[in-house]
Amino acid sequence: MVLCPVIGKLLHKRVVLASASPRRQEILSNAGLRFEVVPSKFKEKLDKASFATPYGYAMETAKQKALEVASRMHQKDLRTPDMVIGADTIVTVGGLILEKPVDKQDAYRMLSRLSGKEHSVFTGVAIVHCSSKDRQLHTRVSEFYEETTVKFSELSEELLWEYIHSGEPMDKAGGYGIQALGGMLVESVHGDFLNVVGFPLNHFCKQLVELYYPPRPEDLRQPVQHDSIPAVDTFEDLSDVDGGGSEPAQRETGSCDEKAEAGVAGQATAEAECHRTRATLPPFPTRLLELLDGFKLSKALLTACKLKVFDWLKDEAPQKAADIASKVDASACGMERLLDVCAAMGLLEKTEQGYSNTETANLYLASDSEYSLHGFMLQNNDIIWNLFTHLEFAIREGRNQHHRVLGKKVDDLFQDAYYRSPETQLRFMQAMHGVAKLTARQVATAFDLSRFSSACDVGGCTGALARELAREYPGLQVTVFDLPDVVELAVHFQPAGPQAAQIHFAAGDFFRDPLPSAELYVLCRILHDWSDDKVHKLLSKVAESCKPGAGLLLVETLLDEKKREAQGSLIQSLNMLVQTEGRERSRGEYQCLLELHGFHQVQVVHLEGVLDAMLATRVAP
Ligand SMILES: Cc1cn([C@H]2C[C@H](O)[C@@H](COP(=O)(O)OP(=O)(O)OP(=O)(O)O)O2)c(=O)[nH]c1=O
Repeated sequence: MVLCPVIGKLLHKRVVLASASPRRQEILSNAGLRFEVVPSKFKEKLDKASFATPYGYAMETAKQKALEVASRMHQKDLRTPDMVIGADTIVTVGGLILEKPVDKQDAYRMLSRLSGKEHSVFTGVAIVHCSSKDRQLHTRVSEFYEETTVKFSELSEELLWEYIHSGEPMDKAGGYGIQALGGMLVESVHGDFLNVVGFPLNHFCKQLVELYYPPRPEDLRQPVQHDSIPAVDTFEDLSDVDGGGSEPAQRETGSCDEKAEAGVAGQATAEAECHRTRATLPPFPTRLLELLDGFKLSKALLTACKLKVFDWLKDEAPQKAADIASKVDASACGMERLLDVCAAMGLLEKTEQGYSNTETANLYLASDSEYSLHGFMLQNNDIIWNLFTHLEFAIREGRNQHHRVLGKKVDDLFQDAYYRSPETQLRFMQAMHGVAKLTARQVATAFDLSRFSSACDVGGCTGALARELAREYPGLQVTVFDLPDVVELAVHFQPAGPQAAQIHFAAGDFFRDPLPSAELYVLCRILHDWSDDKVHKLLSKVAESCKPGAGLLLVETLLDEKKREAQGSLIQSLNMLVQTEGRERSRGEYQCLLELHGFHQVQVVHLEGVLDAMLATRVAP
């Protein structure tokens, strides 16, 4: 539902949000605006001293962000966007402008400055209307700013550092996020809350009203109140007089209603007709078309990984498409299109000199990076992609599709499918290792596990989580329990280091063999692979191995109880259908399962990304 009809006017327009901020995207899509997201590459380095006011700086930065995107899209695309929205949020305290902290020390300096004081948050917004004539880009900019004052409580050193270590401050102006943990630091707020979060929605709507429904001449003769968004019926009145166009009114040249008043009766009738036609058109299905294109974007990313494009570009000077093409034995014309899509997705930078990796690509897509997801990408490209092509069968049959991909019966999911050859097994383990490394630290620190002296990571694969547990708890001995073939290869993933002495590998099948004894059992993304029967079997084995007081750390992605909201978890559950014998479950479902097997006092912590950690304690039977 679009509450603000002026937003409805933009439904047929190509609107672009020139921002990487997930908060801005959420605020605007919650308001019913349909838009594409193209993060701006404008470097936020304007000379602050040259601005008379902090909001002047924020508005200019917002404008430059939007103009950069407008001109990039105009050069690249055949279709120039109609409107580009840019925004910039800054915090000011004692005459200083605070932007995003560059590191933890910087965050510390910012937050200590804000402690116990009132400060201002300014968001500058630029709405750039674009048109193209004779291949030239024409822009008209409308800008505004909003100020909100926020008062912080006195912050103790301990609280400050705990907050900084949460990681939340790093991508936020002033080093805090009022909408999340940072809300705990705030004593009072005066003004628009969403302005602090990054986008002053209310002022934005008022601005659109001014642009699209300028006051009529007769209104100008009376005092006009523009400090409130007109109620819906007022909008309807207004839309009757603006000729129904979805272009913003051009004050310089006179708006449509002025022309109508000038007695151009025929034109008025034509415009009214045009208005009726437009009004009956359904909204342009931008989001739907984006969803449709989703698989093409995924495949472009996976193909670039498969061809090791990001390896060839890592730490190198920019290279031309033809150079990369010759290195990977590909056509220059095909490679150029692939690289352009990668650049549009924000994975590569494209300049006159050629293509180079973005930070994201260096960090996660190059195969030799510490936190590389290259193995996970290949697993998706070579295995999961093929399984998903049989999604229709998976839905009809209610089971995974390995038999269709492999052309034979699959009795044992791991032995017959994932580990059917040393090559597929290694790829699977590399995939799991990449994902586990990214999440292991959060899992290891989700709860205080210092009361346990031994842990068993059941199905712990390469030992990535065991390593983080050992690092976090130097007194903990961790056994990684997995299939013999896995244990054999796992040594290749274990770097030397002080934790090595705390980690042991034990080979066995967790459905058939006894589990190593431990005070804490860990099941990280294991239960979601299995049917309810097998989950019961495994949980009862774990319960039998536990003494009263022993712990069970369960890590899965939780569905919301009504299975409506957690899109990431819902898609994971579909993924489990296509790939495994299991499914994702809700917190309530896990709680029932755990209690049934004698585990109580269930605590849950949501981790960054889609995972959730649950810690439960075994009580005496
Ligand atoms: C103060 C505060 C800021 N913020 C965020 C809003 C902005 O995203 C960010 C300020 O940085 P910006 O430079 O305004 O925006 P950005 O870098 O996130 O995105 P882009 O430049 O691509 O548009 O801080 C919060 O999320 N919560 C808060 O409480």
